[in-house]
Amino acid sequence: MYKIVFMRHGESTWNLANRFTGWVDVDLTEKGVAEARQAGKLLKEAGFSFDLAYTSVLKRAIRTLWTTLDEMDQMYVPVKNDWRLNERHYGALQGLNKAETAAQYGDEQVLVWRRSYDTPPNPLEPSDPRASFNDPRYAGLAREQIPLTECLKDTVARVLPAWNDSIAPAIRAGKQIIISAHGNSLRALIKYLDGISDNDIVGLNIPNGQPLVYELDADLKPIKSYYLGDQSAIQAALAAVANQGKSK
Ligand SMILES: O=C(O)[C@@H](CO)OP(=O)(O)O
Repeated sequence: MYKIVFMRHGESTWNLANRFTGWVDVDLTEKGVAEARQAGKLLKEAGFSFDLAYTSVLKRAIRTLWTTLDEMDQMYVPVKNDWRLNERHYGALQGLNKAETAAQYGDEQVLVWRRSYDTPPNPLEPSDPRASFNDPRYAGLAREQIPLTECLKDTVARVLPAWNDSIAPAIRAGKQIIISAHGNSLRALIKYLDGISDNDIVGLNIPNGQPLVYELDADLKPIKSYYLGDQSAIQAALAAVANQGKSK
């Protein structure tokens, strides 16, 4: 049996401001840092010890990982930063307030943009300064690999190669792994691992900064999964994420 830990980053400044974030590189709030520390405490108490860590190239996930590993006194753990674990690109919605967008376009439309499998928000214009073409962290990528918007299906299409080429072989080699990533890049991975349908994925939300343990069989199929920590607080946090896209 293998075990892997997934974690969404702690609260970011744009989670607090309730703005669509995507590939915008915002930092953690103080609460987000505290969530990452608490995650480290829980993981330490549960006896976790890691050989390898994965994260995205966005600082909210990177700092969450550093803070969690620091709390565990495991900052020596090698870290692989992989752009394919980035948050789903939110296109032209990036920067807009979610509740205001729902007031303007309706809760249903915002739910489609946030959670549907295959409807992307409108793309950024290629000439938009928010496009990532000139960002040095993506310098090794072909232009067509750099999104201007994504639906979850697009995110699955880039996250799965990271799982298949890099993460899954490391698990099979016996590495104890933690992945610090984002709400929608983790939804993409969980959809694949748990075989969740395109319709049912709409109802899956991931709370900030809570370690999610997956136990996997020899074929890397999930045996069970569970969040560490206070289960009622986790349920409340899940409902809060779902409600962020409502006008009231
Ligand atoms: O804004 C974002 O990039 C994501 C994650 O914070 O939000 P949502 O939960 O609306 O997909």
